[in-house]
Amino acid sequence: MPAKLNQLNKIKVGIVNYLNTKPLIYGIQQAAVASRLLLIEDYPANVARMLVEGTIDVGLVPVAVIPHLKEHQIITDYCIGCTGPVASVAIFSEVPIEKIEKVLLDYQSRTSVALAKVLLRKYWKIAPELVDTRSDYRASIKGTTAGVVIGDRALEQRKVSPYIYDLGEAWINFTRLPFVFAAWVSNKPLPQDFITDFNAANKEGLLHIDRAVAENPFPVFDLHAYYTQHISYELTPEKKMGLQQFLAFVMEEKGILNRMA
Ligand SMILES: C=C(O[C@@H]1C=C(C(=O)O)C=C[C@H]1O)C(=O)O
Repeated sequence: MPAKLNQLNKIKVGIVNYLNTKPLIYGIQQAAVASRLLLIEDYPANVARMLVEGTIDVGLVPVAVIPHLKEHQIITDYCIGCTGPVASVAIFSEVPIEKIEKVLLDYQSRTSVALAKVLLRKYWKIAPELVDTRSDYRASIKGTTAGVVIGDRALEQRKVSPYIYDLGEAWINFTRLPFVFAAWVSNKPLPQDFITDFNAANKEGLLHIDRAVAENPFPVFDLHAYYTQHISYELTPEKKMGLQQFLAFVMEEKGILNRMA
C-alpha cells in the first residue's frame, strides 16, 4: 500500500508528551519538515527505550540515556533545560530533607532520577532508601517517604507537598552550571537538510510560545511563566558544560554502585 510505504520512509521522531514540549511540537507541526517525519509521543523513559531499541531514529530523550547508546549525535540547538528553578522536577516531601528516610523514584524519568541520586549523595549528603516505582505512586508521598516527580504531575504535586526541593535549582547551587534534562539525540546519521529544517522548526515554535499557551489550558500553573522563566530551551555552550559535568557524575555514580555490588 503506497500510504504505508510512505510512512516507512519517514524519519521516526520520539518526543516527550509533557506540556514543556508543546512549543516545540507546535513549531514542528507547522513546518514543511512535518511531512518528512512521524511524531511519536510518550513519557521520557519510554522515548529513551525506543531510541536505544532503534524503533525511533531521533528523540527528545533524557540525557541520562546517552551513555547507553552505541552511536549518538545531538542534532539541534534546543533542549529541555533550566538556568534556575525548573518548577517541574523536584523531590516532594512532607518533612524537611534531612528527615527524609525513603525516596520514591519516578518511573517516567531517567535524567531526574539520576540527578536526584547525584544531589542526595554529593549536595545534601544524605543516604535515604531509594525505591523504584512502576505506576502512579504519588499517594505514597507522605510522612518520611518523599518522591521525585517530573513533568505535568510535578506541577500538580506543587499544590500537595509542603516541601519542594527543586532539582534544577539544587544542581545550579551545587555546580554553578545550568542543567539539561533532555536533548534531541539521534541514534544514526540523518540527512543534513532534515537536521537544518528540524532545527529551524524548533526555533519557530519557540517564537510562538503564546500559541502553545493558548492551545493548552492548564489552570494548575502559569504556562507562560513555565515556558519563559523556568524551562530554558536553548542548548548554549554553558548548558553543554552542565551536561558534560552531569554525565561525568552519572558515570562516577555507576562506578560507586558497581563497587558496592
Ligand atoms: C524538566 C523536565 O524535564 C524532563 C525530565 C526528564 C527525565 O527526568 O528523564 C526527561 C525529559 C524532560 O522532559 C520535566 O519534564 O519536568
